[in-house]
Amino acid sequence: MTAPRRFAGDTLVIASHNRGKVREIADLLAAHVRHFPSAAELDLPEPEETEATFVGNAALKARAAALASGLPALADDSGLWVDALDGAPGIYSARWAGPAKDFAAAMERVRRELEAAADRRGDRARFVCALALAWPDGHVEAVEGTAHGTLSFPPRGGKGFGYDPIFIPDGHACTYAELDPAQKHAISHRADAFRQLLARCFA
Ligand SMILES: O=c1nc[nH]c2c1ncn2[C@H]1C[C@H](O)[C@@H](COP(=O)(O)OP(=O)(O)OP(=O)(O)O)O1
Ligand SMILES: [Mg+2]
Repeated sequence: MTAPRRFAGDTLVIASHNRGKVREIADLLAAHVRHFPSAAELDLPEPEETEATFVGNAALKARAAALASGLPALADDSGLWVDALDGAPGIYSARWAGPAKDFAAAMERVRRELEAAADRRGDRARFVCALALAWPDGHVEAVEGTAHGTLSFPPRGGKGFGYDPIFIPDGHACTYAELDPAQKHAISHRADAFRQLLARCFA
């Protein structure tokens, strides 16, 4: 096995068009990288997510941004994995919200499908976050983080983004959307993935 490649520069493109994610990634990177322009700021195209896994899609997005910008790029592919739905919406989490990014509708669809599933698996779910760091020569380092919890309806809380208002992380009584950013960073799937990436590529 070859050693992981280290990130050495001072500029890292955040290869995401999701403002909520870009905000969280910037928080988590701030102590480690000086400049982190986002794909939207650099006007980079948003590639189609054609892979079948979180890691595959993160690598695809990171590589596209690194090639287009000539700079190392970090992509995040993430989503909500519902046990009773065999992992849906999973890699389709953004697509369930449609082009209008209607997460109220997406959360309602989760509630409806969970009710229709009505087996004994209950309301267990997890958030998954794959992070991929790519260089302009095509090299990629990838990790995957997880946070386990339960789903709760109706949605609660106004912080965060996406499916945060229906996810109660294990050990807490409130949803992700009721936590301050620092509290979410202490336990989130994205923070878990960052711990792994930092140990692997920034140590
Ligand atoms: O911490 C989170 N809290 C709530 N919801 C979350 C979270 N993390 C991912 N999610 C959901 C919403 C997001 O839209 C989808 C990821 O889909 P995903 O394709 O990785 O991101 P995206 O299309 O929104 O932006 P982009 O691909 O440009 O990074 O999963
Ligand atoms: Mg996406």
